[in-house]
Amino acid sequence: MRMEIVLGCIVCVCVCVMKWVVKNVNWWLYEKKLRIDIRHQLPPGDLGWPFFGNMFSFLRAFKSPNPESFLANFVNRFGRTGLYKAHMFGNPSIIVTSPEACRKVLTDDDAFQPGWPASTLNLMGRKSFVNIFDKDHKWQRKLTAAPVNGFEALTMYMKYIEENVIAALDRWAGMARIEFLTELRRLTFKIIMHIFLSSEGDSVGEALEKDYTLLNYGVRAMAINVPGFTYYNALKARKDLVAVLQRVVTRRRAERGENPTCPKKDMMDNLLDAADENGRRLDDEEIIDILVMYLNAGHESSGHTTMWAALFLQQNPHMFEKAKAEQEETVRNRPAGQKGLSLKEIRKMDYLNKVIDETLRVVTFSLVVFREAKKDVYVCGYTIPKGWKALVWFRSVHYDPETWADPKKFDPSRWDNFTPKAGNFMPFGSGSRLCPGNDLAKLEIAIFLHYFLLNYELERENPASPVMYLPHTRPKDNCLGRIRRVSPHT
Ligand code: HEM
Repeated sequence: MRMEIVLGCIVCVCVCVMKWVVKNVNWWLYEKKLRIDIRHQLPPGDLGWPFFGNMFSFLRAFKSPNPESFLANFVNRFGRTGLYKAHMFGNPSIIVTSPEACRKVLTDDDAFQPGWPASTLNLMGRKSFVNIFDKDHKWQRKLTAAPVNGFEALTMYMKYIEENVIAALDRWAGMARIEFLTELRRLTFKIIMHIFLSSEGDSVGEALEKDYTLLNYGVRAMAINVPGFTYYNALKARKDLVAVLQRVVTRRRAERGENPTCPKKDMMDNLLDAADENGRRLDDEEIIDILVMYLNAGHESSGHTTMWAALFLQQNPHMFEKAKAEQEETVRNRPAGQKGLSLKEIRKMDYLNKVIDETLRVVTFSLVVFREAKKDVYVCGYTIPKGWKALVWFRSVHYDPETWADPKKFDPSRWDNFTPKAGNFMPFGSGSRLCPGNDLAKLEIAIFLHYFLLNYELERENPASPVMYLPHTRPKDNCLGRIRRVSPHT
């Protein structure tokens, strides 16, 4: 009997020692290497388990109904310090949660550069914006951002967006049931395809659209490149996308080679002809990676956000009625002879713009973005060591109870006479990487809501369908239901 007790004690001590050793592997690997003064200035936190780091607790929280529990765990253990050390997506990281620290990281290009995990680079492309810096980034951004934003560009795309929204709603109303989110993603994909590859036929669009769904699921998955895993399927989808886009680039180069003066039809032609101040041109890989990234960024985000805006309104009848009344008034005040919406009208829609901002806040489509410290940087009382990742956690900024009372509640009226301080509302990021599609996205959402509110209603099949948070916030059933026409076209 005494022997058994002694053995039991030895096993217990061994297990405790083993656990202690395993829990400290990441400390030995990453923290011990740092200069002692830097080590003492690290924020509080926990580097988690070897190899997996804190990914199990991240995935557990984001696969539960309460994703906030992931950061709440840090706050409960270490206090509301705004920065926490962790080991995420394969790297030693500092999770940055306070608005002030997030803004500092995003706007200090001398100290930080993009630091996306290798899995994201593999999916988006090593020559896409997620992995280019400084002069190259500035040049390629200038080339691509102006044609998707600004008054002139938006006016040019407005008609196309409007026609397609009207046609899509009309078609859905004739269908017994639809996955509202899936259809909206198709619609926003058609729009971004029009901007980048308008002269390609629908078949190219359809081939690409299916692969994008798979690609996107891989973005926040564990990077396990084994058949059957999400990341493996996403990599395969990228290969297919690249093959389709390579065929397009090769054909267009040949066409433009034969006839160099033929007019540019879309962004692809702009990219093929572009040269920087030294005459450098983009190679095939650069053009393909720009397209892979833009076509992805340019439809998933607006598709999801549009669905949530419509859904939040549908779930709150008094808000729906208020938003609808504003749209009816817009139509009533329209000058005789004007057909369809104008940008001026959209800018005047006070309530609708609050609905859109509130949706962007509550949904926070980009929950986190990744940077890497180029040197040891002092941020809000702590040091982020050179080479470590800084994870700018937008979700915590948009759910900070000090700025947003009852933060989980969808409440457009919180925007009445309220302008958040810089850094407290950043759905499109900040600094040199600010989303170039921000105005286009808001325009798409506003045009959709205008026609939806005036003429339609959404009837969900499973109103209690659980919400998934990865890769992006969505109802598990993709918002299955019916679009019902309630009045003729206006
Ligand atoms: C509701 C819609 C959208 C949301 C919430 C959103 C959000 C964001 C955020 C937060 C970033 C910053 C990433 C970072 O700091 O690393 C970003 C970057 C980017 N977005 Fe968007 N976006 C939206 C729509 C669009 C659209 C419609 C386009 C295409 C026209 C687009 C293209 C891009 C690109 C290319 C970047 C990378 C910019 C760079 O690295 O310089 N986005 N977006």
